[in-house]
Amino acid sequence: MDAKDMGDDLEKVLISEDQIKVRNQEIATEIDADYADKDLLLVGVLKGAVMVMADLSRELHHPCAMDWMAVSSYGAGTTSSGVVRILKDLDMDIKDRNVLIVEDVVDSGLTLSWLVGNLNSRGPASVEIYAMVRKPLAFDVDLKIKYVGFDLPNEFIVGCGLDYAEKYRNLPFIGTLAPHVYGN
Ligand SMILES: O=P(O)(O)OC[C@H]1O[C@H](OP(=O)(O)OP(=O)(O)O)[C@H](O)[C@@H]1O
Ligand code: HPA
Ligand SMILES: [Mg+2]
Repeated sequence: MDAKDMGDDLEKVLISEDQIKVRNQEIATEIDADYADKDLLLVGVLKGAVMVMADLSRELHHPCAMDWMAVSSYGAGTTSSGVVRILKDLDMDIKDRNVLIVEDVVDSGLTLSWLVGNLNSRGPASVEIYAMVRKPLAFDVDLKIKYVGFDLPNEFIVGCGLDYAEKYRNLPFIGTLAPHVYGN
């Protein structure tokens, strides 16, 4: 899927496919250096992180293992409540492993705050975060994000794993949707 398949549903492209590729290469270089003498386990948060995991991991030269978690934030409305339920747990034991959580977006930061606490309770050697996109609210929570792809303003985005009503994850860029898509 690409911009030409979107008719007038696309409002604007914020980050192009090329920009995403270059940024992933830059961050992969940092990760390769930081984990040069360590084992590395990438933990992707389903479903948003699927594309980011595929893109980032293929830019790494360091061998790494991958595992997946699915979590659900629930509460009133569309914002994360910070109360998180595990829908699918990791297959692997992360005790003494160096874990790098891979996420598409940190918005309120509540999902990741909970996840970092949960993974830290399992006795890993380290837990760090790569987020493709960070939004401004993430600064309001006590969350250290070691690798950030892009800082974007507080508007709803789709593409590269990010969905609206489960659609648009397969756009190769990050963009915004026209108001009519939301029924406005
Ligand atoms: O920082 P927060 O406000 O907690 O929001 C970020 C989380 O919300 C989205 O996932 P979602 O639960 O919508 O599921 P998905 O990955 O399957 O789209 C996104 O992929 C992050 O995991
Ligand atoms: O901007 C967003 N887009 C898609 N999913 C999201 N989950 C939190 N923020 C977003
Ligand atoms: Mg997600």
